[in-house]
Amino acid sequence: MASTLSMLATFTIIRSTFNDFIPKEIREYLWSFIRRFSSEFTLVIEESHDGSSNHLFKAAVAYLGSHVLSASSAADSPKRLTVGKNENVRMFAFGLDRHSEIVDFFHGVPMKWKYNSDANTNNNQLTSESRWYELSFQKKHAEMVKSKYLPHVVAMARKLKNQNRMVKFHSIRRERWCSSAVNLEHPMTFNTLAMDGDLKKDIIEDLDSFINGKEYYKKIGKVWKRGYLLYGPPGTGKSSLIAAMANHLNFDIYNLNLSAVNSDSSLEYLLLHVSNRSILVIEDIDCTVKLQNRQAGDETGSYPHVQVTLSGLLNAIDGLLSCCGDERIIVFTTNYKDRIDPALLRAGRMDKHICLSYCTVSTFKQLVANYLGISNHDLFCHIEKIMEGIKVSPAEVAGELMKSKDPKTCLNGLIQFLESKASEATSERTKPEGEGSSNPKQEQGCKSKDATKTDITNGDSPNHNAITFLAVGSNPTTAGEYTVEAELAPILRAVLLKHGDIVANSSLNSMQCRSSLLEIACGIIQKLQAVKLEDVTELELQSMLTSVSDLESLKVQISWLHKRLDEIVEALQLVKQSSTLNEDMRRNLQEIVELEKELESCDIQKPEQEKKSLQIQEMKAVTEKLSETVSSTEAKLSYFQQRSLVDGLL
Ligand SMILES: Nc1ncnc2c1ncn2[C@@H]1O[C@H](COP(=O)(O)OP(=O)(O)OP(=O)(O)O)[C@@H](O)[C@H]1O
Repeated sequence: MASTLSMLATFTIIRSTFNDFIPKEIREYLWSFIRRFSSEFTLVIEESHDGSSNHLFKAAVAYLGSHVLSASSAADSPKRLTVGKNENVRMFAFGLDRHSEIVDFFHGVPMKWKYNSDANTNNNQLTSESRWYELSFQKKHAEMVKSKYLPHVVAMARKLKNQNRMVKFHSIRRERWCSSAVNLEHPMTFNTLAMDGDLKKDIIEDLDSFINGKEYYKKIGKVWKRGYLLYGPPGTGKSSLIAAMANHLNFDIYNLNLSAVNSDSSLEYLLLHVSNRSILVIEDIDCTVKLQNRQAGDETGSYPHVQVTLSGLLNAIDGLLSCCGDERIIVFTTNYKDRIDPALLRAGRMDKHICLSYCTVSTFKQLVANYLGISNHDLFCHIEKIMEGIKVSPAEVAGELMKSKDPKTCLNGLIQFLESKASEATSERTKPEGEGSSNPKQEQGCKSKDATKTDITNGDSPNHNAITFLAVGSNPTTAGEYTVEAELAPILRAVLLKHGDIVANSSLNSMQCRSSLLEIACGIIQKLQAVKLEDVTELELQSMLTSVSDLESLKVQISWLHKRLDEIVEALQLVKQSSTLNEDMRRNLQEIVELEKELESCDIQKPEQEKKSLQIQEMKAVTEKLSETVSSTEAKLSYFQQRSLVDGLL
């Protein structure tokens, strides 16, 4: 490679001397003469091609721009570069200056690029400028250039362009995307987002596998899109997570405020005008009445202006409309997951449900490291102790940590804040029933409903909103109090006794979060207890399976519940199968009767008679087989039809 470079350097010096002394016309004649005997081949890449702008020229600009600086130490490197920056990109853009050259090595093969431009004039007035690149290489590499090098230039240019572009934030005005999107200069990244380690890693891996999954999605025939539901109390980082996602992927954000959209057709228009490589965000999805949980009967009519319907949104998410784009992410956020219609939550629409909850010890430490730059302090122990007993959002902690640059002052301020929250919580608890929380929204964790903590241990009193349990896990370090709603208390007790402390190894550390996980599990069991096999819908089952998978991803030991849900799914399929089998059997029997009648009639010939009897025999054999399958299917089904769906689980 070094000898090739020095040859090229010598060549460049000779050529510039040659250029200085020989007139242009003679030079051109000599070059064309020399070229006839040369093994070099040149491709000309002009700025416009076939009357429109040349995609390859643009790719060359970006590709070479990223190479010129790094190649500038080479002997033959150009001595003049252009540089610039516009507001839509993050970094300076370098480029070759007019008539300069650069050599790029591709698999060891030198590819020589030269940039040219010519002014077009009319009556001595500059009218336009023609610009083009010349790409020269040995003739023998022509096929490789065509099939590998040029596609490589285009792919790299696309990658560089995506990395370098500013993330934009699009919002709605008069039911259309604003024509002037603003640059999203949100500093939140996955490094600064405080979140339990495993969950953060899991989200990043999920995003990366989505982004690298083009071929996979194509192979399985699925639209290249992914849905995330972010749920949890206010100030727990839902918007921050969206910003971190956008910065990680370099995707634009389209903030779809549904209350500013008056019809399904406007929604359709908006979705058709969302660009690829973008995140479509629908915040507070539960606040749109028509999208609320139909099963929970939430349609209170308190949002009369909202015109977007559930079916309009479902169609937008996974109907044909969703095929008009690629590499799209849809994010819903809510403070109240249980208010959302299950139809919106099923896998395929919302592929991943992410619970963002109150501060745990781990998130608190990350926030302190980010805000104060320390990883330990004498006051940590005290703070962690108070935090165990109260619900405090990362936003609240962050607010306290911003009050001073001195760690001790800040942490003392935080202690005061936490203590006042703890005493507020105590007085809330001792308030007479009915007065409730002053701010019910703040009381919500990743739970289905509000829960107020009580001091009862292992008790079960219907007069209290929630019950506290001692964990009965075998691992003594996990012993502590779990708090769940009173109506779930008997279920939780039964679960803990039968399966042990199923959250003992959970990746969430605080008792609050673990209680929330237990509450989700118990909520599912409660629903299963209340329904019969024939009443349970596939949608409900899918929503339960998604929640159970979420729990498993947080290392809750709940495979027994997952197995039961799988069995119920199978049983539901059997129900369908059994009705189809019965129908097939009925049709067969009817056909046999008709065939037998035809056989008895005297006006058919002998060969026809033989054919019909053979047919009847075959049909009888098939019907017999069908009848055996029906009996075994019904036997399997009767297990669930005669028992509760959670039989044997508790
Ligand atoms: N997990 C977190 N890591 C780091 N900072 C956080 C986190 N959660 C919240 N914050 C801080 O709190 C502020 C508010 O958080 P954010 O808006 O992301 O919460 P949210 O869950 O979207 O709230 P809401 O439900 O009210 O919209 C953020 O700007 C950020 O500074």
